[in-house]
Amino acid sequence: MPLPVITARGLTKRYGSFTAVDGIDFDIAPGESFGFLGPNGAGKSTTMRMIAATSTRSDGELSVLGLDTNRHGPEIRAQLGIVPQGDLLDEELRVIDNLYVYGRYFGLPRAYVKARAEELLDFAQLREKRTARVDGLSGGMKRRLTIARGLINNPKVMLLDEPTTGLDPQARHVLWDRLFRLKEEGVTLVVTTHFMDEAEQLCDRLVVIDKGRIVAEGSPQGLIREYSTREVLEVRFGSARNEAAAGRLEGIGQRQELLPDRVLIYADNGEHALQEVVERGLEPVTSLVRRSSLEDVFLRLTGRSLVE
Ligand SMILES: Nc1ncnc2c1ncn2[C@@H]1O[C@H](COP(=O)(O)OP(=O)(O)OP(=O)(O)O)[C@@H](O)[C@H]1O
Repeated sequence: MPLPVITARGLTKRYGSFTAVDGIDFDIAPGESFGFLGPNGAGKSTTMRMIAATSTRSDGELSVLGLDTNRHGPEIRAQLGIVPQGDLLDEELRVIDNLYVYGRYFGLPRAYVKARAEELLDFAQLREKRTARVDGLSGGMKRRLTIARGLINNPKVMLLDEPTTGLDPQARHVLWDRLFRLKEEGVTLVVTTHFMDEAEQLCDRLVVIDKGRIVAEGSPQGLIREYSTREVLEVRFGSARNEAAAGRLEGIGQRQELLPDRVLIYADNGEHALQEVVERGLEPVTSLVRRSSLEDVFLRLTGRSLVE
């Protein structure tokens, strides 16, 4: 196994008496696409800020590219690409100038920045918007520009905090496609998200994080195999009848979850489970069989949903 690019042991962040990140361990390998999946407030952004060396840890160890984050902040940041949760672009400047300004901020040579900015315009599919002001761009375009800006120093490791939050489905797919390209080029991606589909799309490996602690680790498919069944049957009986109906489903499938608006039945064969439901004389208003997802893994591990 090649040396990890990021290693954390007992990584902890306290704000006063509140512990936001509670002694987590992880290793991220070069070229890997690694995710932190968890709900709002789980401690994902705090972890990212410590990796980016913009926040000091309270305890434990953290090294990025072989350097201690508490002692080598500037050297680490010079080698990382950082895409924060908000875009933080210069809204009144033109697209191309946002790239120039950021490159100069890094102290990169002018000629290098000029050439790199042109490459990145193409990468971000913003060639036609080259001289447009940022405040007129769509959300998806701004996000792509933020990613392009983060790539100005040609980093080997890219940190992306909630990369597609707030974007519509089409813009998310365009963005994922750009991130796949970076991955193909060998860039290590470190992604936080509370979207299970994003984690399934982007991550080779991820940790599920809740209340500052890692509750599971693995590949998306591996986690689903370990913590869920192949399929899930979702049945709705109407809000007044869900609970009563759920009480009569015992023994169907391996496990059941009662949610406010539906009952989830975990079974390897969802259609068989549905037959059993019907054979018991229960008539769902709607029924749906789907594959298990990371949302099911999270529900199983924490008893809660990823997106509240
Ligand atoms: N500067 C701070 N001072 C005090 N508490 C903080 C500070 N920053 C974060 N927290 C708290 O730490 C916890 C973890 O926050 P964090 O932003 O890391 O979560 P998150 O998983 O990234 O969620 P989100 O997606 O909402 O950012 C939250 O309860 C938050 O209120």
